[in-house]
Amino acid sequence: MTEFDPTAAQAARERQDSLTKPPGSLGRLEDLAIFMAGWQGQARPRLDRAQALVFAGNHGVVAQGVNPFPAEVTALMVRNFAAGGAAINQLCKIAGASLSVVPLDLDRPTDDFTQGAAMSPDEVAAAMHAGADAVDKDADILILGEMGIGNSTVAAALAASVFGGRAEDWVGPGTGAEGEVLDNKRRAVAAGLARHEPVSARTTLAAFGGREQAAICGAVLRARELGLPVILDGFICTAAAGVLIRDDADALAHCLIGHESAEPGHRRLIASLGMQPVLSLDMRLGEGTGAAVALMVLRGAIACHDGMATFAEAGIA
Ligand SMILES: Cc1cc2ncn([C@H]3O[C@H](COP(=O)(O)O)[C@@H](O)[C@H]3O)c2cc1C
Ligand SMILES: O=C(O)c1cccnc1
Repeated sequence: MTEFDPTAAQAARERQDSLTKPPGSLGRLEDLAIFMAGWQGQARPRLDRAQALVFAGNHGVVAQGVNPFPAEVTALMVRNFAAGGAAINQLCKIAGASLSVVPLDLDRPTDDFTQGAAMSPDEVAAAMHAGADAVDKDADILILGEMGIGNSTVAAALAASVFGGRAEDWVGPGTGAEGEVLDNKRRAVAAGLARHEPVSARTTLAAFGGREQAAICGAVLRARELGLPVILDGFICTAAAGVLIRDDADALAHCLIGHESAEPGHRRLIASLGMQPVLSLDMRLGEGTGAAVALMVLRGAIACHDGMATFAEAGIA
């Protein structure tokens, strides 16, 4: 496991304080540059190679009537990603990230977690491996997103299981659930929580699913081994990665939360993790879109950190 390098971070802090601006005036852009320096182990961090990974999976819990859109949309959106027609395609293009989409057994949904375990231990391991193997070891930053109709229900169950609270604390509209569909969603999460009492990251993923959540965990763990900083997307992506907290309270130290989603559970989740999102734009899409917009902010932070003159260079006493 590669750890944060405090010497590189300190050197980056000193550089920030020497640049031609009042100390601290770039606010969290300064913190972002120092975060990157610490995780990359260099005072002048690079953002030459940005990788975006979108993992896709299908979910048996859709049988409980928890989502307004049909499950077929998962595969159709995977086609749309391949054709360049989704929001994440446009944002990756202008943020300078290469996008890979990893569909995970879309024609074999996980089992309905209200009736039993969503996945076997082998299925969890396979999906975690797929996530880890997709990570580009030469990347400077990794952006994570997901696609899976019904997975805002899965995310609510994962978050409730790991961080406590009732189903209704974590269930929200997702793609637009209201009325009966929203009631079904709350009932499904409550039933899942009553049925399963997992104690580790892997057993939590087995209990509730899904494959794209396990792949996100695998990618986050691989990134940590590589010392590669990660930008998580919204509620669903954060809930997936948050499962790792069950095994290690420090598991997300190399991760940023790209944005605070409009999905109401995300605020609670971010607070539970003691983290701060880069942005808050009322987005609620998933796919990695909030993380991709945050990458542009990160590029701004690194551009200033790298390109600004110091007071000495500018001849300002
Ligand atoms: C066309 C379309 C594109 C999407 N892109 C991301 N999601 C998002 O919505 C899904 C979760 O919401 P729920 O639990 O309500 O199904 C996930 O696939 C998430 O990535 C989409 C959803 C739709 C319909
Ligand atoms: O924040 C998210 O990840 C999210 C919210 C609603 C629907 N899909 C994704």
